[in-house]
Amino acid sequence: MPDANPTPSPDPEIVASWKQAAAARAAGLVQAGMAVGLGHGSTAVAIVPHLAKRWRGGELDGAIFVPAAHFMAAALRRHGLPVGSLDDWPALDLGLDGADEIDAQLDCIKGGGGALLYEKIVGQAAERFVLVADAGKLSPRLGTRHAVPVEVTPFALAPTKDFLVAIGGHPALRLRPDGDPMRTQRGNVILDCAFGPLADPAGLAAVLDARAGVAGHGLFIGLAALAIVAGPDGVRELARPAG
Ligand SMILES: O=C(CO)[C@H](O)[C@H](O)COP(=O)(O)O
Repeated sequence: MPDANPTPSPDPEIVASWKQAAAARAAGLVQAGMAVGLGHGSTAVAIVPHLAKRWRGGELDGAIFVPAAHFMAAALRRHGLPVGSLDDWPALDLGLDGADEIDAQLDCIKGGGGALLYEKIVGQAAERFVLVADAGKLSPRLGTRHAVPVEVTPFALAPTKDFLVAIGGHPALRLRPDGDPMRTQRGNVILDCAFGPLADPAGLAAVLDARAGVAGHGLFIGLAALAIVAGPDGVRELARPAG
């Protein structure tokens, strides 16, 4: 459930400038010869022009970029960057992606753009997975501001809805602007399931992982090693706490 007294959001232009600043810093993590996974969303896509500039300058020779979403693939191609697949690069050196909500452990909720399953596959394939975000994404507790997206095989939609209600969630089918259900790249549907602030995100992730019909969910637990976060204090690099 949303906060009773949410902090007012900063001006969208300011948030956009934070995303740009975080994206520019993230592009600096890429080195020549690396295989790099890239997720989805405005922040992840904002990394691409910075990569392209470095590529044109000869700093990234031999690098290859593996997108988690068609939209990212199109952005990479538009900027003349080489696009690969997990078939050919199953072990990535680095993964860069945005997030919807990030806690102090760098666990996060993702999937606002609907690419959660492929984003998690790319993130897990990366030796080092790095979140790139504006400071508005930081949260004392996951679930405070965002529902957990749950990707569901259409055959299982009705029983999965009942299951999510039974475990304390409030699922809502994600719709396209024309009112039809939004479909993921796998042809699945998404239930945005509000749970309120989560006492045990890892426990909830395990419950969702165990449920047949759930093709994926937006809780990314124990994956990120670093978060690059830009806000009023500039760009900060937050390492995952030990333990
Ligand atoms: O998980 C995602 C897409 O599925 C995005 O990373 C997340 O929604 C953040 O988006 P943005 O960078 O546009 O704020």
